[in-house]
Amino acid sequence: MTSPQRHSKQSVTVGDATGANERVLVLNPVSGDGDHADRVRGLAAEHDFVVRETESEGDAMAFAAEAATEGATLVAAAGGDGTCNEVVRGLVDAGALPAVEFAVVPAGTGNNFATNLGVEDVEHAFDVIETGERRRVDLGFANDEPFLNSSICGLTAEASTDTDDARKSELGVVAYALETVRTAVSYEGVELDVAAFGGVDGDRTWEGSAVLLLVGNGRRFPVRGRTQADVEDGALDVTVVEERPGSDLAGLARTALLERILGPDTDLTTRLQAPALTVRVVGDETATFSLDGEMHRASRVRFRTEPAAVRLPVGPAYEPTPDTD
Ligand SMILES: Nc1ncnc2c1ncn2[C@@H]1O[C@H](COP(=O)(O)OP(=O)(O)OP(=O)(O)O)[C@@H](O)[C@H]1O
Repeated sequence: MTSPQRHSKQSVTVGDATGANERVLVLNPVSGDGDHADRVRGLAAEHDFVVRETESEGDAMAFAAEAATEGATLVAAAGGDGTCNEVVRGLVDAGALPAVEFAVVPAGTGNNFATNLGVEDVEHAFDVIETGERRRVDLGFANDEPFLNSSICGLTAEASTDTDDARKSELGVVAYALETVRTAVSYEGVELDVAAFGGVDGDRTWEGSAVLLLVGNGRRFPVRGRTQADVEDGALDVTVVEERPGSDLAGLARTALLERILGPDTDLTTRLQAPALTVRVVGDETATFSLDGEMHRASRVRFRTEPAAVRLPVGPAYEPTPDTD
């Protein structure tokens, strides 16, 4: 799997930078619609965070690793899912996850992971940091690259790749939906071999042409009205939506979108739950796999979950056992 380039840049430091810097906040000032930066700086200062601001890809990862190495006990990510992913990646690289707490300040376009943790907005995030319950949640890995929320291969990954940045900040999540419909017209599916190991139903395999493969850690397709998965069960939720041979692609895409929104199982949908799986793209081809929304190309991905790897504060809407509702 090819990773984003890693490089370090000068940061802007705000607040009291003397002493141990126990609380460090990594701020992506341009994520989402970019109007959060001043609010986050102000709240971070009130809550005793040293702020490090990213300038480009890789900064959040480097800042998080540095903060952990220098003795931080709490590292927060203010940005979208991509920024959260980079911060956690930095903590993994520094071997710091067992000791360092991670927190999410939602300031992105989709904020999927924050939503799944019950964190509503920037202000709420700081309340949650001060008073929220602490949980230990699972972390997903794809070829040893971590992901908090999900990895997607197929239709929506291709659509996200194609979603233009300007359009994304103008329209937010609507841009993804529009792009998905547009991509769907020409999308031909991807031939996959999937093998899941150690699940409750034993080892299982699936092979065929997939419109969509979703490997969820924090997130799954809505089943009973919520997208939050059980993030403490040590298992990945896998959904494969099969291409129906010979059928109209635009119709298939609509089916996939509807399933994504409504969550009904059809004969085209296979669900698996397992702590580990391998996904091979048939015929030595590569495909796009998103990791928390960031794109990678790979021909074979080994997925696994590391149970209880991340300690973080959660909001009241977080559900430790969503499957028993
Ligand atoms: N100062 C900066 N200027 C431009 N891009 C930046 C800067 N800092 C970080 N980035 C880029 O921002 C991206 C991460 O954005 P992030 O995913 O957090 O927000 P988003 O895409 O708006 O929201 P979401 O992921 O929730 O849809 C990374 O690709 C990173 O390289």
